[in-house]
Amino acid sequence: MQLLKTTDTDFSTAFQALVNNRREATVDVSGTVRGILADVKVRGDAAVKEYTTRFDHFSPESLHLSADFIAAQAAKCPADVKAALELAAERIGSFHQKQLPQDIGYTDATGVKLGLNWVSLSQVGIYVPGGRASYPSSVLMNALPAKIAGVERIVMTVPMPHGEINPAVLAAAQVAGVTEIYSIGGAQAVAALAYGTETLNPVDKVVGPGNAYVAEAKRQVFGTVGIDSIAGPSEILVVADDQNNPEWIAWDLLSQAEHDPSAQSILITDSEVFAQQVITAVELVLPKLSTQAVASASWQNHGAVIVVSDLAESIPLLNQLAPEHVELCVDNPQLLASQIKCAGSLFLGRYTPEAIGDYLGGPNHVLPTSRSARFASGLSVYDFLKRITYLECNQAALQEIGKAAVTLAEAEGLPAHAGSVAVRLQS
Ligand SMILES: NC(=O)C1=CN([C@@H]2O[C@H](COP(=O)(O)OP(=O)(O)OC[C@H]3O[C@@H](n4cnc5c(N)ncnc54)[C@H](O)[C@@H]3O)[C@@H](O)[C@H]2O)C=CC1
Ligand SMILES: N[C@@H](Cc1c[nH]c[nH+]1)C(=O)O
Ligand SMILES: [Zn+2]
Repeated sequence: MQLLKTTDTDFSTAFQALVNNRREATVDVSGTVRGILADVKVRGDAAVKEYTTRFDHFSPESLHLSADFIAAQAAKCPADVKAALELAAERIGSFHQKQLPQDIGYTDATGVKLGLNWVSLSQVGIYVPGGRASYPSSVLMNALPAKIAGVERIVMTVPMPHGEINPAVLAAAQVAGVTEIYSIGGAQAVAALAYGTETLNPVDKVVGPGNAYVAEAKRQVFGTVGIDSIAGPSEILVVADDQNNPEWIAWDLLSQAEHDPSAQSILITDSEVFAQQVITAVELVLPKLSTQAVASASWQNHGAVIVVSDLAESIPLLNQLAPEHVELCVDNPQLLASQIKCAGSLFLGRYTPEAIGDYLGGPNHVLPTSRSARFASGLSVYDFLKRITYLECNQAALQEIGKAAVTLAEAEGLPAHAGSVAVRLQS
């Protein structure tokens, strides 16, 4: 963990190093991932099975989960977990339902009909992480927007370390209506979805969160398939004044640190005393966690506490870091929120711990990391839709606008373009 103060003379250099830290979290594994992708592309299932044995310590006969297996495992999900999944699905579903956009269509003054239609993707792959923890919540976050958009084929991949799966993951698949599931993780899962194998027909887009291997694999298959965003190791940035309980903030920072040793937790505060109180609280909370080893590694290597003179100073720093999650633990969070341009999702006020958004707030928890929130957004219904535009001219409308098209085609030196319009103007 680094303690930085904006009043320090070397602050700019130290802050820049913190910004660069995120890029390294994904770039490091690019060579390994390139090798796995190439191997799966050529050798299909045989390669996928070998990587599954190597990384997940599991050697299944078939990577496809049968309907009987899914039903038997899902039935083991405790009733209270199933009820919580159903509440989560309802809340996530209604937030995403509201995102469905309207088509555009009109006739302009020249008589040209023009418009834009939204159409759903036909087949998508959803990656559900499962290396260290298991993520039934990610099943809902991935699948519900796809369902709402109208995607016909949803293919889910999830690693099963040592051949085991949390029943809640398959119960969540049932709640979301996902039936085509493969026990594959990491870069080999992304490769199987993008290139296809003997048992898995390829999809058109791969979405979902995962560790650095998954995030890098998605980046490398982009172009062969679409992807949502780089949704890699989790990040949280908390902006807090000294009116907060330091222990609450410590739990918030550790809630993301416990995901991955590459996760990042940052506190920005205007009080040096409060900063020290939170650092102490983190050390007190850490031993209480079953995830202590991971959370501790993340906090030690990627954690930071930044002391500013005024919380307004946090905005340019935050926009440069472009973190996945931002908590604004202040009295008037809207004031700061209105100035934030680069973040995956915002959690406003002292009573909105980020973990509420992880499970059932409603907005999606699949969010851009590694500073990709500068140009990307969290998963939504829009990720499962495309736009197709159209034009329809009648003879009179073409007469009205066609001559200018001929002029522009000639200006570009493209005579066939000009001719295709001109022949219709003469008729
Ligand atoms: N940005 C977002 O929206 C979200 C991100 N996450 C992130 O998802 C991640 C989950 O990570 P995990 O628990 O690890 O599960 P995971 O499913 O992402 O990764 C497990 C897979 O990683 C691969 N792997 C592990 N070590 C490897 C190695 N040395 N070489 C090649 N491949 C290797 C294996 O194939 C294994 O199946 C965390 O980083 C978490 O922060 C989770 C939810 C949301
Ligand atoms: N916090 C995770 C999502 C999550 C799922 N379960 C717990 N947390 C993220 O990076 O978005
Ligand atoms: Zn989380």
